[in-house]
Order: sequence, then structure tokens, then C-alpha cells
Amino acid sequence: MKYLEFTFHTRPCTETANDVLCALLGDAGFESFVEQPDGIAAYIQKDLYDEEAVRQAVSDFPLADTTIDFSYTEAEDKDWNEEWEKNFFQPIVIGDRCVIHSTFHHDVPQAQYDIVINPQMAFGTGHHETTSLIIGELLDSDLQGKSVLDMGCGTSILAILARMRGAARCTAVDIDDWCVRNSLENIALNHLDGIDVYQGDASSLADKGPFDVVIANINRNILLADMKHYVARMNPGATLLMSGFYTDDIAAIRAEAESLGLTFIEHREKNRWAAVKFELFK
Ligand SMILES: C[S@@+](CC[C@H](N)C(=O)[O-])C[C@H]1O[C@@H](n2cnc3c(N)ncnc32)[C@H](O)[C@@H]1O
Repeated sequence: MKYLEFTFHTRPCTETANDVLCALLGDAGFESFVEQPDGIAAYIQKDLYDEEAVRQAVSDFPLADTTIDFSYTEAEDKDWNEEWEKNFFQPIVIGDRCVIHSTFHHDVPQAQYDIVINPQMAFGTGHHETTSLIIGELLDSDLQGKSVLDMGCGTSILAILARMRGAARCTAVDIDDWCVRNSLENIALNHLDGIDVYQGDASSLADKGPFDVVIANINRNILLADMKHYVARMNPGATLLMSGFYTDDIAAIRAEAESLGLTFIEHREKNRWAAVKFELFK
């Protein structure tokens, strides 16, 4: 498989600028990102490279004061599975009880919940703070017999863990058809049944649920716009777990949740990323 290796220079080179750029490049088909002192290196399969999509991501960059330039070379042929393993995706243990690794890892630590993810281009290996914060919440929650919605499921890592933790049924939804395909692959890799996967956004939820637990790790603006649709599909007493935003955004997320009748339970944070938990009291 031929890959292109891109170097993006962000000025000023801030963590936020690089995070936003990675998200945009992920949408444009890039698979792996490596932080550099003055930006990021990113990789894309040669066949998937769409020059217009990359130029668009750079010219429409949402942070007004940031400028970006890029260059690329054809990456030398190598065993990319081995390369990902060495450089990008190492097995990760979260909360002492959950290990996430891929099929190409040989040396995997033991843990109570062993999740196999072949991430390809979908988000969700447990390495991002938002995923690991929600995993921590799920490890501390009683999911036995519960119906769970994983909105913005990516790889479906969260639905997979919820099902392993005793959820009776999980529904995983993502707007991106690539994530739907990748979710089905990951669910099969973990030999699980009871997880239904759909492509769609909040407007597709009307005929799904109701749910005892709703998880949504997406981003601030989508959560603020779509939270009412999640709440409409929650059972009395249900829990809503959300992430994908910074601690600075907790107040806005909380105000919207409380206006919809939810009660704030707690928040967790890691490197300025936040996760929040609300309940819909009976
Ligand atoms: C930050 S990733 C989270 C992936 C995974 N749940 C995790 O925690 O690692 C957000 C996911 O939400 C999906 N997404 C973006 N907008 C969405 C929307 N309006 N409705 C549903 N999914 C959406 C993206 O395709 C992406 O897979």
C-alpha cells in the first residue's frame, strides 16, 4: 500500500491548532498523526489523497489567527501495520481494568476487559483524552442489563466496552459510513452480539431506544445542537455522558443540559479535555 507523508506547519503552533487540524485531516482521509515541534506529520493512502479537500481544510481553517502550509513526499514502501504498531498505536491500559490493542500487537498487557480495535481511519483507540475519560466513566458505572446509545461511535470502542460490562443491548450511530463499516469489523473482532450499528446523525434517533445510558463523544457545537434529541430518547433515570470539548466549555454544555431538565452529576478532565455526566431524574 502506497502512502503519502505530509508535513503541516502551523503558525502559531498551539495544541488547539494541531488538534483542530488533525480532526479536519481525519475527515479528509488521513490516518495517522505525529506531533512535530512546528506542526504535525500526517499520513494518507495515496489513492485516497484529494488535493482539493486538503487545500480546503487549510484555507477554511476555523482558527482565524492560524496560518498553515504543507508539503508532502511519497513515503517509502514498508509494512505499515508494523509501522503503526511501532510509532502510532501502542496497546493502552485504562483504569487498570481495560486494555485496548490491535490485531497486530503481540505483547498485550492482561486486563479484565480486553478490547481489540482495528482503527483504520475511524477515531477511537482509547489514546485520545476524551475516549479515555468516557472509558473511565463506563468502568465506574453499573451497566448491567442497560440499553446504551453510543452516539458518534467512531470505532465503537465505547459500545464494545458497554456490552462487555453487561449492557443488554447497544446502539452505535455515526454520521460517517467509514465508521459504520469499521464498527462492524471491530464488533466482530471482539466476538460480540447485541450491538446494532447505524449511519446517521441525531435526526435518525426518532425510531431508536429509549435508552438507559446515552454516550456522546463528539464536539461542543454538535452536542449543544443535538442534546435535545438525545434527551428525547432517554428513559426516566437515564444517564447522559458527553465529551469532545474542553473544560472551558463545561459551563455552556451544563447550561444546555439543565435547560433540558438534566441534573449535573460530575465532570472529569485530562489535559484540558472534559467529560460530563448528567442524569434525567424520574
Ligand atoms: C471524537 S470521535 C469519537 C469516537 C468514539 N466514540 C470515541 O469515543 O473514541 C467523534 C465521532 O462522531 C462522529 N460524528 C461527527 N458528527 C456527528 C453527528 N452529528 N452525529 C453523529 N456522529 C457524528 C464522527 O464521525 C466521529 O466518528
